[in-house]
Amino acid sequence: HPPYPPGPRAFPLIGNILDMPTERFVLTYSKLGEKHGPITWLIVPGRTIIVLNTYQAMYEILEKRGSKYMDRPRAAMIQDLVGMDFITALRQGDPIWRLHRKFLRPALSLDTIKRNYSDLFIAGAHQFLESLVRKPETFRASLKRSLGETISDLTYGAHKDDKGNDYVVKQEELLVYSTLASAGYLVDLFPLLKHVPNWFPGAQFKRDAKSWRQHMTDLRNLMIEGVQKRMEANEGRSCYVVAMLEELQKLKDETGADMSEDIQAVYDSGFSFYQAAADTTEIALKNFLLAMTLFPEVQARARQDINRVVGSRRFPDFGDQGDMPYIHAVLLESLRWNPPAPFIVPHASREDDTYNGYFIPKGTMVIPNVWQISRDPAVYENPSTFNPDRFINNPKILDPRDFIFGFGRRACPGSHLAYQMMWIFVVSTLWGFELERPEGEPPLDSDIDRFDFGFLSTPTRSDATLSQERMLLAIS
Ligand code: HEM
Repeated sequence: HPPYPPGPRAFPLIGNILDMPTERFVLTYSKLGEKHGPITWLIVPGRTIIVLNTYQAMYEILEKRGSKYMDRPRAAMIQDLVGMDFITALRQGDPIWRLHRKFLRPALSLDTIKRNYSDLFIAGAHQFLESLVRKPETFRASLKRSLGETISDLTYGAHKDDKGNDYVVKQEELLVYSTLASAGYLVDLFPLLKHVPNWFPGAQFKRDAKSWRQHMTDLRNLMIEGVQKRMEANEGRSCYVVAMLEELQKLKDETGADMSEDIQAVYDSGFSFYQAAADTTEIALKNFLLAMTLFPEVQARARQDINRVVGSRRFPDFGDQGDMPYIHAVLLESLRWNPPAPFIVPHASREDDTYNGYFIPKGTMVIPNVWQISRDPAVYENPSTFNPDRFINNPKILDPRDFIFGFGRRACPGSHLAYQMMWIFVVSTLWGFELERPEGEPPLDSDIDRFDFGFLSTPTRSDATLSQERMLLAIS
């Protein structure tokens, strides 16, 4: 077969393990790109990997040849041991995953979202404003709570049940576990380790996986029970899961077909929403908040746009959307400035392929470093500067939504939902508040000081740790 793509030298047995980052992932991927070009080849035990560093390579491989690259790499810890392989984002590209996508396409289309969920988004944004008035110092926890309730309401028609179970807190706990489980375990490299007994010394990963799996199973059951109860009592607002179940019931009544697989797919795709939507949207909004404090002139101009259209005697609403081009540019720039998922969710190839004369074998993990696109000066001038005007002055510039939401068959089905939800939170926040940095904060002049470059890259913070924030949420 043709040669493999260029890459760093691999050592016997361990391959390129030492070249793989354990933190600030995309900074290492970008360095590999500088040295080896748009496509870099790496081998670790049991796995071949390519890292992509240009939009063109990502588009040509993942978009144009989408059907060859629609699988996900296998990860023993999160998929097999914790059992999260039923979630849309982690499923292989199998017929059930296709069923998920078939349900998600119409349910998350721009039309459906505007028609069914605009009021919900506005209520979520107002809840955020109110908590900013009451407790501005816990704005991060308030943002998490308002977005979490909105996503939960949209999915299940409720964010708690009649026994006082708080869906947001429980989903947030699961997010912590899924983040831990995808952090990279030895068992991911050597899947045979999953057969080690739980009591074996050093098998803490198996005991953790067992307890995280239990939490997830309990939560799945809780969500299903809650929906069934609310449907029986005819309560709760209209939402994804109930709307889909009602449609399936209608189909069943008409045709008498067995719908059990479809029903399970509705529950499982619905369960994926919180996991896929909460942290990503929250980070995108935190990028916006940080940018407003670092670039006050942008903030002032955005507020002018809002004052011109909305004034101070009513709240902004979606009817104002077309009249505020600068706000649209601020949103695009917030998404570009720090893509929330800086190397999206890796894909895997399902057959052998050749690209630009290089051989990519079946089963190769594909890591698209979209952060690198956001920092490519040939695409975006002065890329670290937050400059919404770049989208106004140059209509041909690459829209960040074309890469931050991924590529091909796996591209994020929630991109419209994310944009609409962000839009109302951004406009409402600027309508109600002036955002300033507390005195004495470090200047945050460079990217490296601003963002943490994790799996999801979040603005860094000086005042408290993430776990404290989650605790805050739990008690708020
Ligand atoms: C700013 C917010 C968001 C960002 C940056 C984002 C980004 C992404 C990315 C990069 C992927 C992987 C794409 C790929 O593999 O090529 C993805 C997948 C996914 N996203 Fe989003 N997302 C966001 C919000 C949402 C929302 C609001 C939903 C609503 C339900 C959602 C649902 C999903 C689902 C279900 C998948 C899995 C798709 C699959 O594997 O087939 N996302 N998202």
